[in-house]
Amino acid sequence: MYDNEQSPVQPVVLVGLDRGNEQFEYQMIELANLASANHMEVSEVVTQKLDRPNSATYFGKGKIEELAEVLKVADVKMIVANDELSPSQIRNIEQGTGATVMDRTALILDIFASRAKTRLAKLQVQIAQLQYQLPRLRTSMNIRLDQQTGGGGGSFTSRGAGETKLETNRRLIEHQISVLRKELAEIEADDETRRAQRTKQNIKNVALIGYTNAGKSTIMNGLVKRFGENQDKLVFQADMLFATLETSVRKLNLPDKQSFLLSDTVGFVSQLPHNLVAAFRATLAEAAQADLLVQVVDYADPHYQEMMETTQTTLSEIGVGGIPMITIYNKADLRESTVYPERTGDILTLSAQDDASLDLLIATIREHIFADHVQTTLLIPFDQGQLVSDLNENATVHELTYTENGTEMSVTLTPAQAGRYEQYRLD
Ligand SMILES: Nc1nc2c(ncn2[C@@H]2O[C@H](COP(=O)(O)OP(=O)(O)OP(=O)(O)O)[C@@H](O)[C@H]2O)c(=O)[nH]1
Ligand SMILES: [Mg+2]
Repeated sequence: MYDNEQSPVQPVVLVGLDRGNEQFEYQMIELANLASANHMEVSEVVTQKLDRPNSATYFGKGKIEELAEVLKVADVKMIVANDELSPSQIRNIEQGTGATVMDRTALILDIFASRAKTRLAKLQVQIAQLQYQLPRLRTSMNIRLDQQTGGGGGSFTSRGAGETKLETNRRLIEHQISVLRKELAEIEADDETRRAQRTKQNIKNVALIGYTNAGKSTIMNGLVKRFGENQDKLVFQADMLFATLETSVRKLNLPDKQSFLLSDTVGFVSQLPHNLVAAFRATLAEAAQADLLVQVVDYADPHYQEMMETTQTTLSEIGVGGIPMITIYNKADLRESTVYPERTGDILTLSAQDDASLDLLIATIREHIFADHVQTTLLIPFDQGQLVSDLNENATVHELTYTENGTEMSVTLTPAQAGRYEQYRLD
């Protein structure tokens, strides 16, 4: 995992509680990946088997002393914890070790913040960050709110008589959250209008979903280059966690004039922070509007099964259910002796970088979303010439013959077209 931005690498010690959960080992690997995505280098990993976290110190007391020793020997000043910690747990570990503590939630928020490019993504991350800060404010903190986000600075400086600095800070943050939420609501309303327009067009929506870095954006770009209405409108793809933080929708026109909308969106990771899920609800919920989900899996990653479980959990957390799904075992080119492209029912093994693979994907998508299309033969009288040109432009015409009685056309129609042309059907 690498990142193009050149910034100093921070050495860290990872800590995690093993509560006998099957996914623990994978979560610690995931945590290490998240840390390296955030310019951190893992010096040591310290874990403890405990049924539940110590409410005051997360680890047991003896383990904190051991951790302090590990930090000292490795000369590391920062700890990254695998769980979301309470404010007092953070404070107590910091006091017990002399190092700074960042929990899993703060780490993910930091990565999202560094990746956010659009106004929408930036707003969503800022709201989640401020909400995370709110219960963690300390008396000693000097709050510096980002002037760009509005709400801070001059517009909010009043301080009630007797109000402590902590209360002032809390009010400042609450005020800023409400200002940001208002702006977010406006952008979301615009997006909702656009989505409603798309639905009205009666065109099918297909959404790429899955674990971060699985290859969703690469598949999107592969299909846009071949079938995109605008073939230059590519999305950002990169070997990094959370390369994509917004939803992009592209219209794909297939050679036989069928078309559909494809959307690419933010990837998943296990234990996505609640604040983040709430703030990104609109972006994540794009999948909820889809007619078909395409789950992209990094088949070259030894932990791909855990990643699929994470995807399932995240989908139910964001309320996406009951939508038909195709599963893609992607990056098959990186696996030894794996045959691709290959299809077994709704499971495809393929490589996003291979044309034959994209053909197989399109054929599979097509079967799903055009299943309600009607194959029929029409006889269009000669005095209805405009219907022939309408069909030539908007439907899939397989064969066209001129007969004594009119133009005979073998076609595939959408349900709406089938309704309109009912009276001309020969079968
Ligand atoms: N070899 C190989 N590399 C691939 C394939 N698909 C994607 N990649 C690479 O995997 C990395 C991640 O791809 P993206 O398309 O950005 O992944 P994503 O799922 O959109 O990731 P996020 O936006 O972070 O959630 C990039 O470096 C791609 O070039 C594949 O089939 N084969
Ligand atoms: Mg992406």
